[in-house]
Order: sequence, then structure tokens, then C-alpha cells
Amino acid sequence: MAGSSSSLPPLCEKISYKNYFLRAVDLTILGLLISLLLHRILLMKQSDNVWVVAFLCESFFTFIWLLITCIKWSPAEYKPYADRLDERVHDLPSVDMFLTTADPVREPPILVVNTLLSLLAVNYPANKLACYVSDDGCSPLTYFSLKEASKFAKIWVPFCKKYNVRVRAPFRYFLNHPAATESSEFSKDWDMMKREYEKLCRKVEDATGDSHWLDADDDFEAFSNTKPNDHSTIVKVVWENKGGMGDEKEVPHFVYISREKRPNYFHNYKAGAMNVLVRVSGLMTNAPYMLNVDCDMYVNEADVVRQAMCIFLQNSISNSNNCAFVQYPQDFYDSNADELVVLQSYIGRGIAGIQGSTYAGSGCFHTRRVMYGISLDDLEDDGRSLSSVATRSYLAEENLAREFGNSKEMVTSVVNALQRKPNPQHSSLTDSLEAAQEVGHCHYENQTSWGKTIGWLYGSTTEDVHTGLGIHSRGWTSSYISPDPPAFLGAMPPGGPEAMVQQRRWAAGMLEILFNKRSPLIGVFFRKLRFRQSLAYLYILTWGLRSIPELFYCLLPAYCLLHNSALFPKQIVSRVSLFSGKGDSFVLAILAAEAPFSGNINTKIERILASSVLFLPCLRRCLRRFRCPAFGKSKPNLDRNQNQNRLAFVSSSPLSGKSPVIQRRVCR
Ligand SMILES: O=c1ccn([C@@H]2O[C@H](COP(=O)(O)OP(=O)(O)O[C@H]3O[C@H](CO)[C@@H](O)[C@H](O)[C@H]3O)[C@@H](O)[C@H]2O)c(=O)[nH]1
Ligand SMILES: [Mn+2]
Repeated sequence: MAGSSSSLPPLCEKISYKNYFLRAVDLTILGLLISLLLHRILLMKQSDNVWVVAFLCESFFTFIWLLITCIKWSPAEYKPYADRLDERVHDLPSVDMFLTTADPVREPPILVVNTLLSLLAVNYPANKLACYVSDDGCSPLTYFSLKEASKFAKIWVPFCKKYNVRVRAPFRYFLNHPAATESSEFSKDWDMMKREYEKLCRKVEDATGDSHWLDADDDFEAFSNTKPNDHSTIVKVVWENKGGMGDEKEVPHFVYISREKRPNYFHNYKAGAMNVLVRVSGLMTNAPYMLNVDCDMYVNEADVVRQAMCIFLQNSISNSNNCAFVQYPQDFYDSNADELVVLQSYIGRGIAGIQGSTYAGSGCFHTRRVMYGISLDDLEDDGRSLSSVATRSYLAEENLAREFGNSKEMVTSVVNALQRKPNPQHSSLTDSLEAAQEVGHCHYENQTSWGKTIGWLYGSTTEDVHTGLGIHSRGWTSSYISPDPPAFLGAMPPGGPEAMVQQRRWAAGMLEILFNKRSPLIGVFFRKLRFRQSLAYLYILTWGLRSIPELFYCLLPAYCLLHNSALFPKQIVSRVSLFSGKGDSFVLAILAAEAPFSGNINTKIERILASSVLFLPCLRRCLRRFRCPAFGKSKPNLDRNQNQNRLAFVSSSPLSGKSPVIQRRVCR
């Protein structure tokens, strides 16, 4: 596949973001935090409960900061050179693209349609691509919309390829009008495409209100008498690319799947859906690489598959096939997810510089063999073929059936995938329909290794982190690419109950992993998880736990005001107050202490504020020593009598009818 000449420029480069200044800042903050802890320990005897609670919270925050410092020590990411791919690789590998949807109300079909179109139109040979949509909602409306979308794709894909459109999700593309400088042919085509897209939207909208089309078309018979949680497997080959039209005009295969669902049967959420996708695609196209996207995350960069292939193929050229998956960061177009985006750029790159980025559930390319459970040790030194021991243990007929289930076709496809051979050419995808129905059965996985060691792992609602951890624990690495503009853009609940439910699900899912047998604490000793990588996972998995000390810490200032006690070493409060002068010292001190611990840890302003406020007392003392006029002797006595300056809550009695006021009082 890949040309082996090493004189040609590489397909990708690892960029290291080591920054000594940031390291120094991180260590300084860590030092300050530790000194705060020491101070608390030294004065523990004279202090009250507030002091103890603050000490416990700060100990936790210091531990988290220690993890962060460790994670961010050597950030890195990969830069792919997609334009070099054609020169170096003559036969690009196939890629199966998976899209999951679960609920036509929460995930409107027009959104799924757009994600599908953006996938079908990526800049990659259409005969090397296949798109599989899993619909856990078993919705005829979703199926209808996707079918209509596949008709529209026949004009949309050639249009995108002809004019080299970058954003290939129509709802985003048509937000901008073509530039006046564009040719009249383009403008004509653009108008036509826009009209056709509007027609598609209308059809989907009309179908939402009125379901007469359900009875009119035999194709929808499979959906009659079904409920989202009670129906047999439905697999439909919506579009099969038979070739012969030239790449510009071809549309990749497109298959719709709704796995069997029964009440009282646990379906393992998205992980269960992903495993059905792996099996059905294994039977039909069996591509060595698999892309997985959420239904609300469209492709924002047409070259996305080529970029990911640069990483895998460069690995293969340099005989170091240890990269199990390539993860793109999650970016959002609709809501204020700055915190997540900022976290990814610091923590994400940091982890990427250790054993490799964590798997984030969407925008990720996996290698099929790795998802079939093999470890890095199972490969020969060339990184391609299975070692003889692994061949014996994996490819024994009885083992295969026990691990992968009783479908003969499935076992054959697994053997091919493990040996990196393509499936024998079928005359048509529809030949595999019967076997596909079988592997979509809800009892198919009983007594097999699906979800335990094979495929997407069960046992946590954050199956992404769990699956990624399983892969890293087997010794594999992963890569992180973060192109500009972002490769994928998604939607996120803007806030309110939906966001809270999502965050609770994430927090619970990650705690499930922390305490299960794949815990990173065990992985570092008994598996192939690197030490710093296990700390990175520890940081991620304790995300939910952090809310407890954060909540207590937020309540402490109010408690202190009410009980006339001090939360911080008085020196800091008084010195900061000297700088601020007007009584905001308390707020500043809280900010100073809170900012480094909060989720927004990496936003630059907070970091600068945090470090500068903590540094200010020292800086001021130095400047005063050198008699710098800017910090003259405005309030020298306060500095000497540190204990005198105290914050107190002075209120008139609530009964007197006057509202309480917060004042600064010098206690003598
Ligand atoms: O039973 C289910 C539940 C969900 N999904 C699909 O899974 C995806 C993610 O689900 P969503 O409810 O949108 O979860 P989010 O919290 O928004 O997603 C993030 O967190 C999930 C759990 O960690 C990951 O699976 C996702 O990839 C990641 O983007 C969506 O496409 C759903 O349609 C299913 O197919 N079946
Ligand atoms: Mn989502």
C-alpha cells in the first residue's frame, strides 16, 4: 500500500510543545499550594473546623494540580501532511464510517442527515468508504430522512468534489453566500444545490408531521408494529456503490442498522450499538480502519480521512505500528463549551505527549484489529503480522467462535481482519444481509467476549474513556491531531437540566471505571499502562469527585463571614488588601486560590490572575525593600501589624430593619 522510500518527506510529524516557562509557572503554583498546606498544618492546633475543611479541600486541589503538572509536562500532537499522501501511497486503505443516533426527538433527523452527508462527501476515494448508521430509536422517520439524504447525496457529493468545498454539511455550508468573484457556473450550481437542499429539508419536515408515507412504501414494512425498545434487527442497504462512474461522481456505500431491542434486556447504550456496527461492517466491507462520530458532529474539514491515514500509514512506513487510534478534539459550533475546548488544548495535548490521547467517543479513527482485542505484544517486530503465538491463540477455530460468537461469516471476517486481508469480493452487500441480521440479535453476544475484551467495552456509561483505557492498557499508543479549522464540529446542550444530566452521566461513568478491574491504578502495575498515562487517567476519572471539595470550598467564604473566622493565612489577605486598597482583598484572595483549582484552570486570564495575586505580596515586599516609588509607604503600619487587619461581618441586627453590610474592620 504505502511506498517504502524513506527519502520522501514524511506523511506526518510529531510536534512537541515543551515550554520551560509554563513548566516553571506550574511548579511555582505547585510550590505555593504546598506552602499553603504547610502553613495550615503549622497552625492547625490553634484553628477551628474551617481550617480543617479548607486544609482537606486544598490537599485535594494540590493533588489535582500535581497531576495536571505531570500531565502537561511534555505536550505534543501530530501534524499530518495530507497533500503528500497521493505521492507516497498508491492504494489507500478502506475506512468504515459509523454514525450513531438514538432518539429522533432529541436528535432531529435533519441533523443526522447533515452529519451523514458530510461523511459521504469526504475527500477520499468513494469506493474505499462505507457509511453505517446505527439507529437505536428504530425510527421510520430517521430511516425515511436518511433515504432521502442518500438521493440528495448523488448531487451533493459531486458538487462538493467538483468545487472542492471544505464544509460538506449543507446546513452549515449554505449559511454563507458565494463570493461575488465566483464563476457564473458555480453560482448556478450553488443556487440549484441550495434549492435541492431546501426541498430535502421540507420533505423531512413534512414527514415529521404526517406519516402517510409509512403505509405507501413497502420498504417501511420492517418498522410496522415496532417500538424503540421492542423490535427485531433491521438492516437495510440504502445505497451500494457499484463503481463505474468515476470517483468524482460516486457515493460511498450506505447501510442503515437498527439492532434488535427487547424490553427487560440490557442493551449497553452506545457501546452495544457500536459493537453491532463493528460486526455488520465486518461482514460487509471489513475495512481495516473505522471512523466513529456522534450524530450531531459533522465533518468540518473534507480532508479528515486523509489526515488520519497520514498518521497510520507513516507508522506503517516506519515499521512502528503501535498507534491504535487517531483522535481529533471535540469542538462545538453551537454552545459555550469553551471550558472543554480549552481543557482539550492543554490536558488533551499533554496526554497526547505521554502514551497518547484518550478516546473521546466521537471524531476518532480506530484500527479494526486492535478493537478485536489484540495487544501490541501480539505483533511481530515488523509491526504488521501476528506473532506465531498470537496466531495460535487467536486464530484457533474454537477460540474464535467462543470469543466472537457463533456466526461462521463473522469468524471468517475476523480472521481476515486479523491477518489484514480484505473480505473475498461479494457480488453485492445484500448477500450479507442474513448474516448481518444474525449478528444484530440481542442474544448474539451472550457468552462471548464482546464488550469484555473485544470491541467497545461495557460496564461504564462513558464507554469511550473505558474503551480507550483498555486499549492503552494493552500497550498501544494513540495520536492526537488538532487541525485548524477543526475537523469535526458538534452540538452540546447549552446548559440547564440537559447539561446537568449529561455531566452526571459522565461523572458516574468515570467513577465506574475508577473502581472497576480496568482501573488505571491497577493498569500501571499489572498491564502495559505507562505511569504518567495512569496519572492522566486518574485525573480524568476523578473529575466527578472534584465537585465535592469544590462545593465545600465555595461555601467556606460565606461561612467564614458569618462566623467571623479567617479562611486564609492572614498575611495573604492583608497584603493583597494593601494592593487592592478598597476592600476587595477577600474576593481577590478567593479568586487567587480558587482559580488554579477550578475547571477553568487553563484559561489564561484566570491563570495570570491567580499567579499574579499570589505573587503580589512577595513582589510588593521586594519593591518596597528597594524603595520603589510606585509602591511607596502608603500604609506601612498595616503591613507590620498583620494580625490587625481582619475581615469581619458587621451587621446591624436584622431586627433593626437595616440591611446587613460587609465592612472591613480593624480589630484591636
Ligand atoms: O443507547 C444509546 C445512547 C446513545 N447513542 C448515541 O451515542 C452518541 C452519544 O450520545 P449522547 O447522548 O449524545 O452523549 P454525549 O454525552 O453528548 O456524548 C459524549 O459522551 C458519550 C459518553 O461518554 C460518548 O459516547 C460520546 O461519543 C461523547 O460525544 C449519540 O450519537 C447517540 O445517538 C446510541 O447510539 N445509543
Ligand atoms: Mn451528544
